Amino acid sequence: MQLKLSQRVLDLSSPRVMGILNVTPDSFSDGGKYSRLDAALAHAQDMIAAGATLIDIGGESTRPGAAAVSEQEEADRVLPVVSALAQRLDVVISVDTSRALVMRESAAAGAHLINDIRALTDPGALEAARDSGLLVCLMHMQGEPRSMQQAPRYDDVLADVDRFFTERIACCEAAGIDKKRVLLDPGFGFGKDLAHNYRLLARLGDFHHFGLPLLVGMSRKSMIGQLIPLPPGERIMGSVACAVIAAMQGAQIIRVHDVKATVEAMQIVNATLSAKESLFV
Ligand SMILES: Nc1nc2[nH]c(SCC(=O)O)nc2c(=O)[nH]1
Repeated sequence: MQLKLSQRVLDLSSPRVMGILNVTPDSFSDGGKYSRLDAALAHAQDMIAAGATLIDIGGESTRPGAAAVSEQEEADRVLPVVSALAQRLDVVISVDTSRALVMRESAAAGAHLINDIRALTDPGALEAARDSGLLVCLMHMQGEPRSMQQAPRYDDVLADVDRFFTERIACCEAAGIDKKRVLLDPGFGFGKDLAHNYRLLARLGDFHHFGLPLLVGMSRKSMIGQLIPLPPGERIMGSVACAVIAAMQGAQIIRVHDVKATVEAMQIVNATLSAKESLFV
C-alpha cells in the first residue's frame, strides 16, 4: 500500500514508525538552555536517526483534565516547528490538531498529514482539510478528552468504531476529500476502558476492510500502565509489545515515543510477516 504526499510517496508495504513530538510547554524541560524550537528540532532529528518515517507534532495536550489551549496559542507552538522541519529534514510531517486554522497554516508551512483526534468534527475542519490537500487521519474518540474516561460504554466497541469510520469517511467524501487521502485510527485510550482497548487491539485487523491505512497509538498509555504498574516513561516494553501485536495484524503506522526500540521490533515483525503466506495473522 502506498500514500501519495505532495512530492513523495509514503511506502506502507511494511509498518512505519511515527515519532511523537509534543511541543506543549511541559514537554521540554530545556531549562532555558535551548529555545523550545531547538529542542524540538533536536528531538525530531534523534527520532529520524532512530528510524522514524513520520513525526507527529502536537501543540495541545489531550490528557484528561489538561488545560484548554486557544487556536492561536496552538498555532504559535506548532507552526515554527512544522516550517523548520519542512525546511531542514526529510521526513513526513504530521500535525496532531483538530483546529481548522492550525490545519490550514500547517499545510502552508509544509506539513503532509493532518492527524485529528476529533476526526474533522470541529467547525471548519472538514473544509480546511479538504482545501489543504493533505492526508487525513480520522481517529475514533467517544466524548471529549476532559470527560471521555469517566464511564466509557459501548454495545459493541468494534461495531461502534467501525460505524464511526463509515460515517466519517462518508462525511469526508461528501466534503470533497478523496477517500485515498484518509487513514483510520481506533483511538486507543480515547473513551475506552481496559477491555475496550484490548478488544480493539485483538481485532485490529477487522478494520482492513475499508482498504485504508491503519494508524495506531498505544505508546505509554494507561492500557499498558493498568497491566504493568510503571510510570509512563518506563512503559517501553509494554509499548513495544502493543506495537508488535498491531503491526502483526497489518497496522501500517505506529505512533510512539520510543522510536529506536519500536523500529528494532518492526524488523522482527517484517521478517515474520514476509515469511507468512497470508499477510496478516
Ligand atoms: N492518531 C492518533 N493521535 C493521537 N494523539 C494522541 S495524544 C495522547 C498520547 O499520545 O498519549 N494519541 C493519539 C492516538 O492514539 N492516535
